[in-house]
Amino acid sequence: MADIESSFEFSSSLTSSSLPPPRTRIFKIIVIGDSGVGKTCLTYRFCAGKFPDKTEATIGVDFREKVIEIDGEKIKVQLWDTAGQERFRKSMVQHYYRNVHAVVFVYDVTNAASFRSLPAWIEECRQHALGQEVPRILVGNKCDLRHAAQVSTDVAQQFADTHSMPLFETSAKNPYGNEDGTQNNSDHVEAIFMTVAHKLKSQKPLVLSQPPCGYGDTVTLRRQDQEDGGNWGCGCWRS
Ligand SMILES: Nc1nc2c(ncn2[C@@H]2O[C@H](COP(=O)(O)OP(=O)(O)OP(=O)(O)O)[C@@H](O)[C@H]2O)c(=O)[nH]1
Ligand SMILES: [Mg+2]
Repeated sequence: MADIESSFEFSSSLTSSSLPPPRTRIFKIIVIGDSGVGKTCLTYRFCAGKFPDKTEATIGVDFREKVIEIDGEKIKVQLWDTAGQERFRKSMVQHYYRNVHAVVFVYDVTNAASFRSLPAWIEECRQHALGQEVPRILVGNKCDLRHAAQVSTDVAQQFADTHSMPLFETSAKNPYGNEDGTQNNSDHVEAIFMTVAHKLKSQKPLVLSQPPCGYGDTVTLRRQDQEDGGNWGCGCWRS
């Protein structure tokens, strides 16, 4: 199984520092969709800046993180690259949806079945009580294979509009060109995730505070509003 524990260790190690409390905001963004649509490649492209040499079906979840700067503030984007295959995800599903800040739905523009699966992925979010306040975006991947496209932009846009999501079409492999050398005008992967981060930043999201509110070495995430006297609950990252 992918190492969910290492993420917790990472969080925990932050507490052992004697430095003043970090104020880094962390955004948890889950990336979901059918197996093979390119979730691993997209998250890798954003965090490592390139297309991976080789991928295998994700088992459970893989974490990728990137620190970005928006308006002078450093923000940690934590991408949860989930497994598309049912057998590799079933024991993990409840972890995916805990304390999620945004959801990225991915389909493969060359695979109509992956587009037809989207309502099922949306339903899974609903079943895990994901509120409407959690931003969602729709990403059509593999635009470098435009000649093999099975899902038109029009149809995808209609679906996105129906579900109040912005649509991005992109390629994790080749953001600017098609295999035949022509341009594909797709959105750049980096720009897509930055757009999500901008949206989250403007929503007063969770902040990492230290020490946490009475949980020993627990790292606790609190809403910015809480410190402003708001009524948000205290969501613990680890207990
Ligand atoms: N041409 C092209 N191939 C891509 C692109 N993105 C991913 N692929 C290929 O699609 C296959 C599946 O990619 P993954 O990123 O492993 O797919 P996944 O959604 O993570 O699959 P699961 O982990 O099983 O859920 C791999 O062979 C990738 O090389 C893309 O933008 N263009
Ligand atoms: Mg994967």
